[in-house]
Amino acid sequence: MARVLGTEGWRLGWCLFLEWARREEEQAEGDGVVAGWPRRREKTARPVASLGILGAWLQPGMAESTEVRKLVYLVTGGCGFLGEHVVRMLLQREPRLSELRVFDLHLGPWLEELKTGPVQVTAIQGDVTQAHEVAAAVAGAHVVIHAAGLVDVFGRASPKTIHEVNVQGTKNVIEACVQTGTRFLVYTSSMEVVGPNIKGHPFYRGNEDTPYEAVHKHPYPCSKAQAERLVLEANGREVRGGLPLVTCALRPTGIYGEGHQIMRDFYHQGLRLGGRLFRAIPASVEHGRVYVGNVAWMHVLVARELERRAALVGGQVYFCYDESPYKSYEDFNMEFLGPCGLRLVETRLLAPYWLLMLLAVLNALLQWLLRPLLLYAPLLNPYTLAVANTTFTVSTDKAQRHFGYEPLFSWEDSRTRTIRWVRAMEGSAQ
Ligand SMILES: NC(=O)c1ccc[n+]([C@@H]2O[C@H](COP(=O)([O-])OP(=O)(O)OC[C@H]3O[C@@H](n4cnc5c(N)ncnc54)[C@H](O)[C@@H]3O)[C@@H](O)[C@H]2O)c1
Ligand SMILES: CC(C)CCC[C@@H](C)[C@H]1CC[C@H]2[C@@H]3[C@H](O)C=C4C[C@@H](O)CC[C@]4(C)[C@H]3CC[C@]12C
Repeated sequence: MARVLGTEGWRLGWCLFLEWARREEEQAEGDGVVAGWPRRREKTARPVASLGILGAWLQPGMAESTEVRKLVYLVTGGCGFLGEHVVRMLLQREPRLSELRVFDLHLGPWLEELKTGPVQVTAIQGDVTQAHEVAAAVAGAHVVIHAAGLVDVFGRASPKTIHEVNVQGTKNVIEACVQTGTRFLVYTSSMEVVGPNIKGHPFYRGNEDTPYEAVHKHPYPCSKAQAERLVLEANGREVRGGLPLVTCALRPTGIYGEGHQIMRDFYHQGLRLGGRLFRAIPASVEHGRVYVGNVAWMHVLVARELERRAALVGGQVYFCYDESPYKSYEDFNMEFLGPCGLRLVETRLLAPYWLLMLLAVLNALLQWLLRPLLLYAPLLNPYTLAVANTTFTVSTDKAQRHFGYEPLFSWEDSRTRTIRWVRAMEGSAQ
């Protein structure tokens, strides 16, 4: 804080803060809520005051004292690909954290190693479709980062299940915030809320205000669009204690980085094919990608700023972006798979688009026919082909303008980290 305010400013700020915290406590007596931050129920005999605006000035690394660790965060889907990065990023970069609740259907064993640090890490095995489980996890949390979701564009889950997890699960999270007095909710949405649309219209370096005909048929983008709308409409709702809920939605493009399952699949497929992958999508089709560490960082940053900049950030959507280059899906993957020994073979003559579409339709037909017997869910289907084959890239600075987001990892860092992870995978082609 001293770095920000200077010595005199620090004293003045601290006095103002103490007085402000005292008033907030008085005001909140009896309703279980302290100035927007619900009071922690456990451990503390007296109510814990929010660090509020002053707290938001604290810098990473300044929080060795437990004095400043007051906040409880909940990350739903905290054991998923993105969720794990959000969890680790919060522990590294949110100095005000006292407890981090990690809520997921399947808990990862890696959570154990996090339990020895200064922040209490609470693993909660639960299901977002179960309202009572969500409410129990949310109660007493100051901030919820809702990243749990069923990411399925391959037909593995039924449309009903996708809807239950992504839409009903999000409703449960919102209602839990309202009922328990949690004021700050960040939702992990998706670029798919916008597009690519079923007409294959390109979205070329667009931003949050770029007009685009968003038409969805597939259950996954439909569910993400509905859930995002619910989250944004909930902004301003009164939560328990009488204060307004502040929400926002982040829309990552295709996320890549350590732990990315589809990258793993492509890598292993390449190994099976003798170190080769065959180009299916023209190099001219640009597909937006963003490094997982930067997506996690944007979540941490916006969560931190939701209170301070509630009027500006509340109810807003932000694309997740960084310095990753604009390339086709396959050329981009080769940035990592190439240095790990795979090569992309040009097959324009071997696999024209009509043939790919035929294969994709055949795959969909086979999936339908085999469903009573087994689950056949290859990467290629008419939907994934359409997504991969339609230019969709973003170019925006909205997150930078609204809450000071700058990518934490440069493209070189992101690339190096991802390559290191691919190389570490069993059976590296190197
Ligand atoms: N991967 C991407 O490229 C991408 C891009 C844009 C947005 N997103 C969004 O980011 C979020 C995280 O995606 P991801 O790629 O990390 O996926 P993921 O599947 O790795 O993670 C999702 C997590 O949610 C959990 N989960 C699923 N159903 C649940 C339920 N009923 N209750 C509790 N937890 C449940 C899963 O166990 C998993 O750990 C999702 O909301 C997704 O829509 C992902
Ligand atoms: C034509 C084939 C050879 C290649 C198939 C690639 C395909 C599996 C990839 C291409 C684009 C990928 C999607 C894209 O990166 C963005 C998202 C949004 C996110 O919310 C969920 C994941 C998803 C749909 C990616 C899934 C895999 C896709 C379709």
